[in-house]
Amino acid sequence: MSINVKQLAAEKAVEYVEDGMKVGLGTGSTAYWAIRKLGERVSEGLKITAVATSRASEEQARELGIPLVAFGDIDSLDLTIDGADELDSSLQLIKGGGGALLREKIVASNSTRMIVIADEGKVVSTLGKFPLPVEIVPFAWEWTVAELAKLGCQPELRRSGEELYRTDNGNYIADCRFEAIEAAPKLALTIQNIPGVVDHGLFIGIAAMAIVGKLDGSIEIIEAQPKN
Ligand SMILES: O=C(CO)[C@H](O)[C@H](O)COP(=O)(O)O
Repeated sequence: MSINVKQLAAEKAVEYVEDGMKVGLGTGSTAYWAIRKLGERVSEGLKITAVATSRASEEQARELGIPLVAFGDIDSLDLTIDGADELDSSLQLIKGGGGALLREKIVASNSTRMIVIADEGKVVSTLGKFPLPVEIVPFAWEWTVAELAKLGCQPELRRSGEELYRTDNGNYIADCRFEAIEAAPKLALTIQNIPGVVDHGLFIGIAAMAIVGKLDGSIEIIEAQPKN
């Protein structure tokens, strides 16, 4: 029987959830397993409130009876559990493959702790093989995409069938193929400064811990180094 490494990592992360916590629910096929496990624990009596990072996660949580609140109804969150498309040993992440990067970044940045859950294939020595998702406003998108291309990537506007993909916020996503991102913090600032960019999928200095599920059934924990 093959091991579901996403489930392995996700269920380990849910062990960090305690009674009374306000929990951020990530988005994607790994976060799905965390939300499922949380639902199970809620049905067994765990008392939490949660904020979802996408309509899909909100719907899943609602079906499982996880009490949801709007982000505006709370000051901050205790813990966010979310997946990633790539992560390195310094816990720099690429996120947004599922298109939810903006809400994910807002929720994770307002959490005391963010735990990333991933399978071992997501761990890389240098970020960038996975095209970096950048959320941009529809107005003047052609110009914004051209500005992104000047940074040395090949941006491609994400599609959903015949249509251009729209995020839950009504924006477009430009998937930017860099191949190798050597200085992620600098690139993050440069992209953020382009008018038309809403946010990007580089998460720098946000995650506190990664739980990585491995095919041999083991789990690797990567912890962020304390800041000086
Ligand atoms: O950032 C995300 C969604 O915007 C996801 O966390 C990321 O794409 C990983 O997804 P999956 O767990 O399905 O591989």
